[in-house]
Amino acid sequence: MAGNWKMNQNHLEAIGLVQKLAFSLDQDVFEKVEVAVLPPYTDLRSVQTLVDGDKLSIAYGGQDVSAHDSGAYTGEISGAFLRKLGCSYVAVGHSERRQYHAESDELVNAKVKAALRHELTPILCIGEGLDVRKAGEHVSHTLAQLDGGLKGLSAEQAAAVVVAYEPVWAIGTGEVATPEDAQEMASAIRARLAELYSSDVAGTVRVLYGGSVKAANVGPIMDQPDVDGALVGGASLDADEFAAICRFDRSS
Ligand SMILES: O=C[C@H](O)COP(=O)(O)O
Repeated sequence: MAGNWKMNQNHLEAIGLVQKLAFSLDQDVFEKVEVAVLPPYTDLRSVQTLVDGDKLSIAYGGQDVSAHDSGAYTGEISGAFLRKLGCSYVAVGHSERRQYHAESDELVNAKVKAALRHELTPILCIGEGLDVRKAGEHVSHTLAQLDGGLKGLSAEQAAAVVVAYEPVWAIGTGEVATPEDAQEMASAIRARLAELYSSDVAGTVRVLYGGSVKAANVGPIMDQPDVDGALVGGASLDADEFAAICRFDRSS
C-alpha cells in the first residue's frame, strides 16, 4: 500500500504524519502488508531520520526521478540522491506528470531505467483519461503506456517494476473505478507482461490500483485476483484513514 502525498505536507508536517501512521498500525499489519509513503522531496530527510531512528517498518520514496544521474539539469533530482536517502521506491509517469509536465512514454521509460540503475523500485503509473474510456479504448491505451514504460528492459528488470493502474478520471474525483474495472486492467497488464516476457514475470510484478481509494472501498478492490495493492493519494494524508486502508479486509 503506497501513499502518494503529492504536493502536500512540509517537512515538519511529514514527521507528524509518519509518526501517527506508525502508531496506528500494529506489527501484524507490517508482516502482511508492505506500507510505503511517497512524500515531497523536501520531506525525505525528515522521514528518513524518523524511520531509521525509530526503526519503523515503513518504506518511502520519491514522486519522480530524473532520467539523468547528475550534471547541469537544474531542478532535477537524481535517483542516486534518492537512494542515498534510503528511498526504496519512486513513482514514475504519474498522470499528473504526464499531464502538467508533458512527460512522454520515452521520458517515462528513461526514468524507469534511471530508477533501476540506482536500485530504486519504479512504480510505473499508467491509465486512461475519460475520453479514452468512453471510446472503449482504455485497455489498448493503457497497455501502450505499459509497453512504452518497459521498453528495452530485460525480464529481470521488468520483474522488479511495480505497475500502478490509475484511471485518470478516478484520481481525486471521488469517482472510484469498479472492482471489476480494476481487475479487467490488472489482468490485461499481466497478460501483456506474459506476452512481453514470461508468465513468471507476469506473476511476480505487483499491480496496484489507484484512484479515489479509501478505507470504505479498498476491500472489494483487494478482493480482485490480479490486484496486489493500492496507490493512494488524498486518503494517505489522513493517518487514520491510510492505516485503515493498510488493514484492509479482503472479505469486506
Ligand atoms: O497517486 C495517487 C493517485 O493519483 C490517486 O489519487 P487519489 O487517491 O487522491 O484519487
